[in-house]
Amino acid sequence: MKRVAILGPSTFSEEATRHFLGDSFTYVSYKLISEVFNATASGETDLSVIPIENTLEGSVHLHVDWLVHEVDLPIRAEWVFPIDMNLIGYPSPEPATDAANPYRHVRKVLSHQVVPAQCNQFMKRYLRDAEFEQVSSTAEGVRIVSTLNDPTVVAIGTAIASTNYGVPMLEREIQDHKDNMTRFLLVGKEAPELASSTDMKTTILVTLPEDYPGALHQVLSAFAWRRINLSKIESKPTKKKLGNYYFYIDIVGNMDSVLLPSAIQEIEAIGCQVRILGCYPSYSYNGS
Ligand SMILES: O=C(O)C(=O)Cc1ccccc1
Repeated sequence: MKRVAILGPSTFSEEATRHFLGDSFTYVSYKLISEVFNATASGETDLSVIPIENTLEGSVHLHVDWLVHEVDLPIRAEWVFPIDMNLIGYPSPEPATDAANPYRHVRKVLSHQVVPAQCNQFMKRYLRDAEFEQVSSTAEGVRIVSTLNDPTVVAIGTAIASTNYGVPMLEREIQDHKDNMTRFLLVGKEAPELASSTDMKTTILVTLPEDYPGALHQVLSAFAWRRINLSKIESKPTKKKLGNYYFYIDIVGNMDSVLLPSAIQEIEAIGCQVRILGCYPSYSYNGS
């Protein structure tokens, strides 16, 4: 069985991956996202799962940076999964001092860095005086809370982490929007066997030539006149020189088609550097 590295255990990554890949893979949990990437880069695992983007927060920049700068692992699949955030901790033994806010006593909230933006309204209303402390995963926050037995320290994480670490669920679904979706990427040196999908995507990185006015316009028009749909374009610093950017572009379509390779050739002809991060099936959540 192929081995898949995930941030875990008991994380949103694990929930989302089990839903999409099922039991035909062996899951190996790592505490840090750098370890998740390195596991596959070093050959310890065949594939890695990376949370890459969220409805409310946008791209997880740290993870995009790793994918682009630190490893050479092609994207093999993507899927979108709904994320329900839960408040997890020990209830206060004291009666609440503020009838309108049962969490007034909370001093510290532990979770993954992408979580506060997804629970902004709840946190503003109930946890305004609490300090947020970033930990390596939502499950790590719940684990730490389980070791403290202190009602003033809570975590935001998965229902399964609450069960597995034996820390009570205080409040379910505290995310701002019911449709809080996260996009996950599966990366690895070899393409795994997956269910076929009618939706294919290609992700490329484009670096523009410095002395070519209107280069971005030319890049976009190479796609536009061929009626190739782009689902995302984001500029990111090259990290080599201040003010130098590359573009991270998600394209709807497959490299097998004639149109896409010819668009890429046209972009290269004006002096752009193009790196293909992957051409892969895209799966959307069907609610089951
Ligand atoms: O920490 C986790 O549970 C993760 O898998 C990362 C994450 C955090 C929040 C939303 C989606 C993924």
